[in-house]
Amino acid sequence: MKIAPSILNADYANLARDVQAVETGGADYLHVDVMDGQFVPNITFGPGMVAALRPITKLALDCHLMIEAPERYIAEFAKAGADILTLHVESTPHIYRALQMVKDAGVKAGVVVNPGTPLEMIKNVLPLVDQVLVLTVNPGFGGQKFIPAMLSKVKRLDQLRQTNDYHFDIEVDGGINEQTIKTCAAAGADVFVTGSYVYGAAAPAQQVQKLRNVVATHD
Ligand SMILES: O=C(CO)[C@H](O)[C@H](O)COP(=O)(O)O
Ligand SMILES: [Fe+2]
Repeated sequence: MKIAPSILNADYANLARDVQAVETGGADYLHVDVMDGQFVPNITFGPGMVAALRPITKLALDCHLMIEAPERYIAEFAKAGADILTLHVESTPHIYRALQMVKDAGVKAGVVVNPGTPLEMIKNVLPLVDQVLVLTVNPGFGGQKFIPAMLSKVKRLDQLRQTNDYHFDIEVDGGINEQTIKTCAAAGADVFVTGSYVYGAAAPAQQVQKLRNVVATHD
């Protein structure tokens, strides 16, 4: 299992401190939510943020691109030091080409589906990807409530990778806390993004440890 704290709800004026906290707590990835105000109604940050984070953390930078036509920025994010680039299937008519561009740039490629998008939409790219992100809230904002109906997508993806020659991790993102992480782990998820649960608390490092313990002790 991997824990991926999202900096979306961190204190931007003390970002280095907040990144250090989750690294100390044993996080595996740092999740970077890139939003353009078009694909989603919110605006966050771009490749400049990835470049700024790169020298201050050893954590893999897991970039969730919520932007229209993400192929325009793949080279820039790769150059900035992204380790994983996860693209929305809804954000481009050329998802196969875009994912190939990510791989050609030497970066791990992920594909993500909105809650309203069926898995059928990503069926043809499953052999290509290193990660499938099942969004468990509507994209755009932290602190929303987990949508339980998304668990069936996680289960189906887990079945598909067991019966085919697929090598992707299943990542869940949105509303992950001590309760919802258990149901996601039981459904087959491997990577858990967590924003407000970690950064909404006084001690982010302990929150990361708590989530890891919950999954480790859950049968
Ligand atoms: O992609 C996202 C929103 O679009 C965020 O990664 C996600 O919502 C994390 O925040 P929280 O754990 O507070 O739900
Ligand atoms: Fe995200």
